[in-house]
Amino acid sequence: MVNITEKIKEIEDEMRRTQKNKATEYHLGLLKGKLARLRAQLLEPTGGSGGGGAGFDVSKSGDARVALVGFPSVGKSTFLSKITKTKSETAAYSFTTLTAIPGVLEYGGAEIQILDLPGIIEGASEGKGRGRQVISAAKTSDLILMVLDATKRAEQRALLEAELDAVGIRLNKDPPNIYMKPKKAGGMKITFQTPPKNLDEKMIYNVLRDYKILNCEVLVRDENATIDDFIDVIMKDHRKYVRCLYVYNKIDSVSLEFLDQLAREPYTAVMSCELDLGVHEVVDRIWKELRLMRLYTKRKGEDPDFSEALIVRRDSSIEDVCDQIHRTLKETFKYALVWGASARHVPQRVGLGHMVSDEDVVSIVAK
Ligand SMILES: Nc1nc2c(ncn2[C@@H]2O[C@H](COP(=O)(O)OP(=O)(O)OP(=O)(O)O)[C@@H](O)[C@H]2O)c(=O)[nH]1
Ligand SMILES: [K+]
Ligand SMILES: [Mg+2]
Repeated sequence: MVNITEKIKEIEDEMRRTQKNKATEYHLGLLKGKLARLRAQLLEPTGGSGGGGAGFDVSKSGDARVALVGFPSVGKSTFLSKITKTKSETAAYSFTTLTAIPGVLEYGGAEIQILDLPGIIEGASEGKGRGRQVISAAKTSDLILMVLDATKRAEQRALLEAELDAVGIRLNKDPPNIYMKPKKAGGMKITFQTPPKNLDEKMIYNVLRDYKILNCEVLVRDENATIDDFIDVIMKDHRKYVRCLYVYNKIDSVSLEFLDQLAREPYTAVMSCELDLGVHEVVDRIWKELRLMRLYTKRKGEDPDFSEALIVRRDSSIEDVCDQIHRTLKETFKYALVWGASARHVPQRVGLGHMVSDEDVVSIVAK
């Protein structure tokens, strides 16, 4: 049997050789579909070399998990050692870190697990180095912190993105707005809500047939959807949509002009661990990108407890807060008192529908 990695390479080569035009786009679409299937196979426990998709043996803890992903020696361990009490070994040579090292970032009563990981290299998605394990760990995180070296060539970012993309990790993206439901019979029913710009019925039909999905209903709701989006929908069990913050470290060694340019990239922050520049700002950004809120609860006649926060998702109501505290709390709920940014006056007496803000103090009054 030809090895999966070789098959992947063959398809990638064929795609590179094929000129993109109207006549070849159906063939290219098919190749993309085959590639997605092979890459998923490679990640299965029995597939390919390099030990399948298993991650490191570190259990999740705290309110959220952030994975530090990057090439060797960009300063991942230096950053972990700076923002948590954990000391992860740092050195000027590559692959200083050989396994996942967890640390805890305390942020206003919230506890965020930060996972320092071994550096990854090109070809990580195909099992080079500890690539596959690092990628598995990244898949389990709520936020990927892509650590980049400001002194290294600009392509590093795109190279890392391509490695993550190859294993189905989609960064700062929402799942495609395409509905697809396999059926037992009835053939393929493909509908477009608005005329598509990059797709047509035949393209979808070809890919579905190649996947042996002969009966199904498809509704494309996004006019900008591509065949890649459609393949992501077919492969949805192998896709992970994760938020990513790009952090350029070592800005002590680049010009101000270049620094300014880096800082303007989307989802990007800059820092120097060595000079302690921008590190606190990066921590604030981590908190923001996690889209969580800290609430402090208060018992009647007592001061609020600021040492321990109740963590809820952004856009939460008092009802969500109740559910977070105890699943039956809602049943005895009378009203809540709120102090903080969401309150029009303090304290404001509110019902279950009231939307809370980060760092609000909440007191639930039961019947
Ligand atoms: N100039 C400069 N050097 C830094 C900075 N942060 C870290 N370093 C240096 O970069 C080197 C690599 O740092 P590490 O923290 O070991 O990097 P890593 O990404 O964990 O590396 P691996 O575990 O090998 O993948 C060390 O020599 C650090 O002292 C910085 O802000 N500026
Ligand atoms: K290193
Ligand atoms: Mg390290």
